[in-house]
Amino acid sequence: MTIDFKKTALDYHEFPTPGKIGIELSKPAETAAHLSLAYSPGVAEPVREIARDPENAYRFTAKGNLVAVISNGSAILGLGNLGPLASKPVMEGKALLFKRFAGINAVDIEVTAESPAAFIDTVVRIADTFGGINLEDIKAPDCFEIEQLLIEQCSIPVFHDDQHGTAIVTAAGMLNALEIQGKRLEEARIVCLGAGAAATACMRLLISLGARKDNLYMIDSRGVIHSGRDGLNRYKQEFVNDGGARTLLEAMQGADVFLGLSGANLLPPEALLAMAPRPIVFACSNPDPEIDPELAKATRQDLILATGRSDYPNQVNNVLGFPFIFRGALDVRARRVDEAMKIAAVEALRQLAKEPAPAEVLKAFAIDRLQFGPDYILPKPMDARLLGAVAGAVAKAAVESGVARLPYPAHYPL
Ligand SMILES: NC(=O)C1=CN([C@@H]2O[C@H](COP(=O)(O)OP(=O)(O)OC[C@H]3O[C@@H](n4cnc5c(N)ncnc54)[C@H](OP(=O)(O)O)[C@@H]3O)[C@@H](O)[C@H]2O)C=CC1
Ligand SMILES: CC(=O)C(=O)O
Ligand SMILES: [Mg+2]
Repeated sequence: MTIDFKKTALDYHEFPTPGKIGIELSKPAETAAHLSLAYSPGVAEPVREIARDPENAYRFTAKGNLVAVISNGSAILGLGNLGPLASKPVMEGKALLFKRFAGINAVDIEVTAESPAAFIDTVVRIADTFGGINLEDIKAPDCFEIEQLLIEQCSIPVFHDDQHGTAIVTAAGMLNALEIQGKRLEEARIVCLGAGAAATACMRLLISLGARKDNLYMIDSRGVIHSGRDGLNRYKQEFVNDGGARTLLEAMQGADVFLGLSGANLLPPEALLAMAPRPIVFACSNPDPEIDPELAKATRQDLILATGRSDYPNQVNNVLGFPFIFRGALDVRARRVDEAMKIAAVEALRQLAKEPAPAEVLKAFAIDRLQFGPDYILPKPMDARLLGAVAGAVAKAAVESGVARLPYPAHYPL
């Protein structure tokens, strides 16, 4: 990162007002009459209505369009376990994206908790305030139990974005990239560097879409996950591969796909050279990918390359998922985000990439054309069609699978 960019990024966060989000009033509050409605005595009326029937909270408060972005800061992007407070810029950033792309009010909550149980207890106690909970940057394996127990104990959708948001966007991009490279998921040899929250969910979703488990090599900080290893937790045991490879370089021999969800600069060019013809490389670690994009492109000209960043083609990042998935889930008041909703989001993202990008996207990137191909496998986040396509598909799937508590919205497609 250049000194200039560092200063620009810090200035963006500091000026003119520290931070990236604020609160706006949605009702007039200018006169004594307004105050007597907004506060005492008028506020007593909705209080009584909600006490009588908690569903009325959706009618008389901001709950239905309010998401909590909650983290303990244990896996902030690829920067590591830097604690709750240091995660605040990322969580504010997620709140910004919720509002910018899907009109959802979101607040960040950074929890200092000594254990997963304490974290869960904290979240359960505040959950009813919100229409949904987006868990963020919580390290594996804690994240799996935390999410599962929160889903069971909360009556609103709880969604660990690094798992499912990432998996949905990765699957959509991967299926499109495979199509462009003339390969099939069912036959692809896939190497996943990283075996944490994002990697586990991505591999699970790719398997459910047709990837073969014996074609899949999962690698953590100790190498390929195989049955001879000690101390594998039950989540890693799911991905044991005894095909013989023990190192990244061995696993990459003839690989069709590399998916990086680990850390910066962990993929050497020689591993890229070992891959099959027309490989797919998703180096998704943030902020710095597993391989420098310029180096990857210089090493192999026949590859499709994606990163998690906005400043290169093919951004594979959960920003393409969570705003629109929550929009659809909130609008049908879904109890949870189920598998059918996730698959619907994958398909919607895939299809949108195959349609020509609209003028405002071309303008935002200062380019003439964006067409389905090696440098355009997924829509761009500022593509306004995402809201209609993804939220609509998610809402429809929720209604069809029975997790929706409201019918498909009359005002859809957005
Ligand atoms: N583009 C996107 O949309 C997203 C990208 N990500 C990126 O994925 C990465 C992981 O995030 P997340 O899953 O939430 O974090 P976790 O902490 O849950 O997982 C991190 C994983 O990376 C592995 N790892 C760390 N160092 C190495 C190494 N030297 N070699 C191999 N594996 C290594 C860890 O291994 P071990 O298990 O041995 O500790 C662990 O399995 C981050 O860089 C993050 O930015 C995450 C979500 C979305
Ligand atoms: C994008 C994201 O959520 C991450 O890198 O953690
Ligand atoms: Mg994250």
